[in-house]
Amino acid sequence: CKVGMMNADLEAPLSAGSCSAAIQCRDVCRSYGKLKVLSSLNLTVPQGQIYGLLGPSGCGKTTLLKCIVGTLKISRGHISVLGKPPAFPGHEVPGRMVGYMPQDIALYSEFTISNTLWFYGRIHGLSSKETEDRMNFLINFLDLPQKNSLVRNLSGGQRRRVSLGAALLQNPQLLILDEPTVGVDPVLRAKIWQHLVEIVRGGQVSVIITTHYIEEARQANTVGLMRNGRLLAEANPEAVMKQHNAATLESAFLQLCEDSDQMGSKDSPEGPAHTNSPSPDSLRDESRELLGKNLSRATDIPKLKADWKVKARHVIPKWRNIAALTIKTMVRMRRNPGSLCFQFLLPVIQICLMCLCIGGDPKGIEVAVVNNETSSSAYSHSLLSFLDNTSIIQVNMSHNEAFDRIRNGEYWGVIEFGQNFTSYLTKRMLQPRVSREVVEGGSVHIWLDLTNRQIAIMLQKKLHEAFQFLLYSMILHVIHVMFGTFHHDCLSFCHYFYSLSFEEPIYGSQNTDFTTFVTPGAVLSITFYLAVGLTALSFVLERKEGLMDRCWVAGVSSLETMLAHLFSQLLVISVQIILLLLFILLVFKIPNEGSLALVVTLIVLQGVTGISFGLVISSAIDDEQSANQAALGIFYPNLIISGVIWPVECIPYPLRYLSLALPQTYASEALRCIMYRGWGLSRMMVWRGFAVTLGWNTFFLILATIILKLRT
Ligand SMILES: Nc1ncnc2c1ncn2[C@@H]1O[C@H](COP(=O)(O)OP(=O)(O)OP(=O)(O)O)[C@@H](O)[C@H]1O
Repeated sequence: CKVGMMNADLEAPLSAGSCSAAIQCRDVCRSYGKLKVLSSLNLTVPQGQIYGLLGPSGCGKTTLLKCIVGTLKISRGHISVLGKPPAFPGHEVPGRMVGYMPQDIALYSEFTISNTLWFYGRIHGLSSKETEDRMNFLINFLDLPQKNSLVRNLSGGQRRRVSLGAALLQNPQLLILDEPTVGVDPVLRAKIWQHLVEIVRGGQVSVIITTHYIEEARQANTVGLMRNGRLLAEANPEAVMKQHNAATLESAFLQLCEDSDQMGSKDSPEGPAHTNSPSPDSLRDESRELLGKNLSRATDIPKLKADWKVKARHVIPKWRNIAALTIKTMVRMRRNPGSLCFQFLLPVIQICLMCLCIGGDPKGIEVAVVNNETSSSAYSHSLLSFLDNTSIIQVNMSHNEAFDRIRNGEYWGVIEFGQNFTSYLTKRMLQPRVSREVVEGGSVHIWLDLTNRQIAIMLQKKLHEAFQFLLYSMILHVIHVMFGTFHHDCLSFCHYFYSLSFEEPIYGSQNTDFTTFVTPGAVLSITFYLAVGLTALSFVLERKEGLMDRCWVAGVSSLETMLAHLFSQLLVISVQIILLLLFILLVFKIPNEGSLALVVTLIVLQGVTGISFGLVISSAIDDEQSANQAALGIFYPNLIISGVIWPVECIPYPLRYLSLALPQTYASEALRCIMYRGWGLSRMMVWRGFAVTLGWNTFFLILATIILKLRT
């Protein structure tokens, strides 16, 4: 049958010309889950030729190209590209030897045409002059608009041509073009083909190109007709047409498909994909032999075992690539000044809101006062005058009204004085034994609404303070009466009555409020979460738009991608941290007794933890929604159990172990120790915070690099 003949044709040139094959695929299989996309596919792209890969939509062309450039791993089989498997240590595929134009536009929309070409020029290690010359040639050749035009403002066809330009930039030995002529006008399409024909003429450059316009593939030296994940035919276009007595390549292809379907229904219970080729086992044996021949002749097999030096060079990140990627991120940030300002100001806004709104004493709390004493010199009036009137607003009323209104939620407390409060209180002070009635009558009666603990605690504290002042004033009054004048010994006499004496605190100040406790942890959390937010989506979007694949084919490794992200985001968080510290230290006057360098280092390291955690999310998750959910999902649990807003000592035990293992628990404690106790790295509580932070950084970065590597 014709298909059988085509298969014979297909194999014949392989053995003869395999020594000069640019690409060889043997027995290649690839599935997405249960969907088998490539099944035992064999393909040979001869050196110095244009190979047109044709096939209906969804037959697996893009998948095959991704396997060839190494961005997708094959499940079975062998691929050799320019003599070695893709991603072989020391091989420049992916790298400078291959120019890849993916099916997606895969261009940074914030870039200009010039930025785009400079970016790939840097990655390929082109000199400035080389990049400039190539850019001028490509802009002219591809009929591109001015080089300063932004990619996002270009038409679909113009973007596709810029994408083609990026693939052609470094004059690669192998060009892999996935539908480069879609959306390109016929004149330019003809020009592109003409250029491809020219560049392969010297025999040094090979091209594999997919296209939906089957007829244009007649200009290719070889066409491969693909269907259902395997190659139906691979030959010169004229030979294919002749073999099927077809006037066009399209009708030859249709006929091949029909033949393939007939063969499938007759011979194979598994469908047409298995009928057109030899059995997988025989093919595997044959292909191994073919590949062996090819590899031994083209490259020399012992050399394929890369020595450790080559392997090490392959693994060590290239500064050139890191610099190119860092500059790329900077350019993208600069093109979004609004977003950059937001990123710089957001932490400052957050810390300002926190210092203003959290931890201070409640103000303007209304309490009902029921005072049954009438005399203006009564002690009840003195006590009420000692109450801090910025925090507590007193409203006088009758007993019944006070209770009605506190039950209505209008007041937070009722303070009541009996009719004989002053005389009973004096009796209590002067007589060692008094009746129960005197004790009752000489007490201030207080009823509180305890639904808001902070307000209730504040009221209790202020009432205690006021009562203490009242006692002082009473004692002073008695002394004044006894001695006739105020004496310096009076004060020590007062202290004699008040036996709790709080001396100068060892660390911190008498006025320490909750804001002081919470600020160090809040600074670390803000830095951490903003860094997570900045990075969690970075790879998700780049991967979705095909930008990561393109960079990877250009020779960028996952480690380089990680490091570049880390460096560029570090610049952002450095500005954020400077602004944060300026505000907390200078505006909100949060004390810092320790080394500012240690404070800055710890905050920066926590930012790096946030970046690396964001990179883990970004590497592992494919869509924005899930990445956002992951970033938001950890926010509250982490904040609550890291001891940032409430002491870790309140956390019940099994959970406390988890809390201590989190990145911010020991780090917050360390920052508090540095800032409020003035401790240095020699203290365990300080170095432990640094050690845990560094440990998490390393773990997250390694994890993100591994995930990214496994997924490319
Ligand atoms: N990431 C993926 N996950 C799951 N299935 C996928 C994925 N990418 C591709 N596929 C499936 O694999 C099959 C082959 O897709 P592929 O993109 O290789 O086809 P194609 O021949 O390039 O099509 P077209 O000419 O329309 O671009 C399709 O059925 C597609 O739905």
